[in-house]
Amino acid sequence: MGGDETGARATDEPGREQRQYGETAIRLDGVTVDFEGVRALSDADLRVGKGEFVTVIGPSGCGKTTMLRTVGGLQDPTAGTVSVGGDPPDRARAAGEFGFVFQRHALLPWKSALDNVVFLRKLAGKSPDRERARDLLETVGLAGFADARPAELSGGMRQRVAIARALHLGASVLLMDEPFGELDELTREEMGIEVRRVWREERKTVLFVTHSVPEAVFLADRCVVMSDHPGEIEGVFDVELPRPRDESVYGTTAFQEQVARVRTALHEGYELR
Ligand SMILES: Nc1ncnc2c1ncn2[C@@H]1O[C@H](COP(=O)(O)OP(=O)(O)OP(=O)(O)O)[C@@H](O)[C@H]1O
Repeated sequence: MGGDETGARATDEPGREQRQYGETAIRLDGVTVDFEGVRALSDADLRVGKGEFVTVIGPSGCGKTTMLRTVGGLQDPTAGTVSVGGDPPDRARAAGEFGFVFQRHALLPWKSALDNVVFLRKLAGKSPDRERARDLLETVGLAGFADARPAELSGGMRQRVAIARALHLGASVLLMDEPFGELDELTREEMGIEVRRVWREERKTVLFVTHSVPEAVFLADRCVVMSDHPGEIEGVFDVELPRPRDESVYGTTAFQEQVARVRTALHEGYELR
C-alpha cells in the first residue's frame, strides 16, 4: 500500500493535515500483559507515526486501557517491548513526553482553569508559563474562562482544561483514555472537532481510546480494532476521510461506510489487514 514503516500512508492531499509519518513515535513489539491469570493484552504489534492520530476501539475488557497504560509507562509488559521515540516508556515519562487525558479529568476544584493548567507543569518540575497556558486555554476554546473554577464549567469545558493542561506539559504524545466518555453525544462530536483542530495546530502524536465507533472513525488517521479473550489487535483500519474534518463529515456516505466497516470488524472479527 505504499506505506512507510509506521504503516501509515503519505498522501497527496493538500492542506495542513497532509500525512507524513515517516518517523515512528510509538512502537509495540509482541507486547503481552498478564494480571494474575488474566491475559489483558496478547502479543500486540503496533507502530504509530510521529504526529499521527490513532484511535483504539474494542469491546469492554479487551485491553485498551492496558495498552495505553503500557505505552505510558504506567504498566510493565509481561513480555515484548514498547518504545516511545526510541526510549523505554518509563524514560519517556520521566522526560515529560506524555500528556495523559482520562475520562475523569481530576482538576483541582479550588484552583482556577488557568492555575490547573499551570499546576501540573510545576508538579513535573518544569517552569510554568502563564502566557502560554492562557494561549492554550484559548486554543481549546476557553478564552475568557481562565479564572473560572471547575465547578463553574460544563463537563466538556472541564475536559478542555484537561487537554490544555496536557499540552502545557510540553508532551509530544497525548494518551487519551475515553476523555469524552461522560459527555452527551453532541458535545462529544464538538469536542472531536476541537481535538482534531488542536492536534493539527500542536502537531502531537495521539493515541485515543474510545467506545464510540463514530468517534473512533471521525478522529482517526488509523483506527486499531481490538478483540477480547485474550485482548488482541484484530486489525488496523486506514480512515480515508477529508482533512481537515468538520461536522459535515458526519453526514457523508464515506463516513457512514467506514463506520459500518469498523462495526462489522467489531462484531464479526472481520479481517482488516
Ligand atoms: N490492575 C489489574 N489487575 C487485574 N486485572 C486487571 C487490571 N487491569 C485490567 N485488568 C483486567 O485486564 C483486562 C483488560 O482490562 P482493560 O481495562 O485494559 O480493558 P478495556 O478494554 O480498557 O476495558 P473498558 O473498555 O471496559 O475500559 C480485563 O479483564 C480487566 O479486568
